Amino acid sequence: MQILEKAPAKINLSLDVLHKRDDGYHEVEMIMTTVDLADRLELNLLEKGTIKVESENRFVPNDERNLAYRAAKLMKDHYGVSLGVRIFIEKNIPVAAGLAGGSSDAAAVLRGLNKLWGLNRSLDELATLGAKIGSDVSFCVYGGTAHATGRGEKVEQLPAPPPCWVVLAKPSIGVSTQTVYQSLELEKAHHPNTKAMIEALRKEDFAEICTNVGNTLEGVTMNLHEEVGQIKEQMNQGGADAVLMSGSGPTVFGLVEQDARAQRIYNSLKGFCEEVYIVRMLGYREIT
Ligand SMILES: C[C@@](CO)(OP(=O)(O)O)[C@H](O)COP(=O)(O)OP(=O)(O)OC[C@H]1O[C@@H](n2ccc(N)nc2=O)[C@H](O)[C@@H]1O
Ligand SMILES: Nc1ncnc2c1ncn2[C@@H]1O[C@H](COP(=O)(O)OP(=O)(O)O)[C@@H](O)[C@H]1O
Repeated sequence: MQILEKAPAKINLSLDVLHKRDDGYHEVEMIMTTVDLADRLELNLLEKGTIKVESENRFVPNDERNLAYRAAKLMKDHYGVSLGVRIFIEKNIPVAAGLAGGSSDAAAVLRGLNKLWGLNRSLDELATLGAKIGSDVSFCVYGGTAHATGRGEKVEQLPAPPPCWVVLAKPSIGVSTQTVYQSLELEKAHHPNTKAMIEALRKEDFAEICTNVGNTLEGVTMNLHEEVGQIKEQMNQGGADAVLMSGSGPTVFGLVEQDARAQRIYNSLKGFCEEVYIVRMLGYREIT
């Protein structure tokens, strides 16, 4: 028996860091939405209890360090399952990019094994379980557009943003989320207006969404890697309606309403950056 799951990337339309918690994590408030750039996972049933993970991407570990492996192990232990699984990941989302590729793979494994192993658990239960793997996994279980709080694991659905192009550009550096959070100096940081972003989404007001994009972590990563600022500048010069770094970076996204302009920005970045994509927002939950 085989199950296929799609694991879309996310962008953070806004990301506010409120304070550092006693457990070492930061309390955050984020507006996240999925985009049409996705890994594809193939899950094959193994009668013996083994878990195997394969991917052809040299930056992705093929062992128990893979977040997809960790998701399968967690499901197996938590529900006492004796069956196993062989997971193949077709990796299309850039790695360590601020696009939650690993978290989305883990979430796809939770959803896929729920079917493959006949567990019949609710998405809410899978999302709660997923938080044990990483802060972004709960959001990735549902996809769509959401307001995420706590360390990111408390997820409330929001209306989808109005359709537009999303140009993604990742400079050829990987960024460690932990290093970025550790380097943040909260007293000097910029804080986006999350309330205004939620209001803009409710009103389906594209211009207001663009005005209110913001990310507390952007300044930190930009100080560590000047390429982030350079890409931002290029997207702004190309006339993107909004430009922001996603998550802890280093991927920068541009929201663009006009087709021709989006294509022009994409073409201009192609010469400058190895990994550039032009995608649509998914916005609504594909998973129910
Ligand atoms: C920054 C964000 C924004 O969406 O995404 P990415 O850039 O990773 O895509 C997330 O907060 C990342 O979530 P995720 O990648 O799941 O992080 P985790 O594995 O839970 O944590 C990695 C490390 O980041 C720090 N961390 C993470 C989340 C949080 N709210 N506070 C933190 O301080 C901790 O040091 C932790 O050890
Ligand atoms: N399935 C996976 N896909 C991508 N990266 C993974 C995966 N499993 C483990 N990793 C590790 O997790 C780290 C962060 O990956 P990723 O989720 O792509 O980035 P981000 O947290 O910035 O969105 C990478 O350094 C990678 O080695």
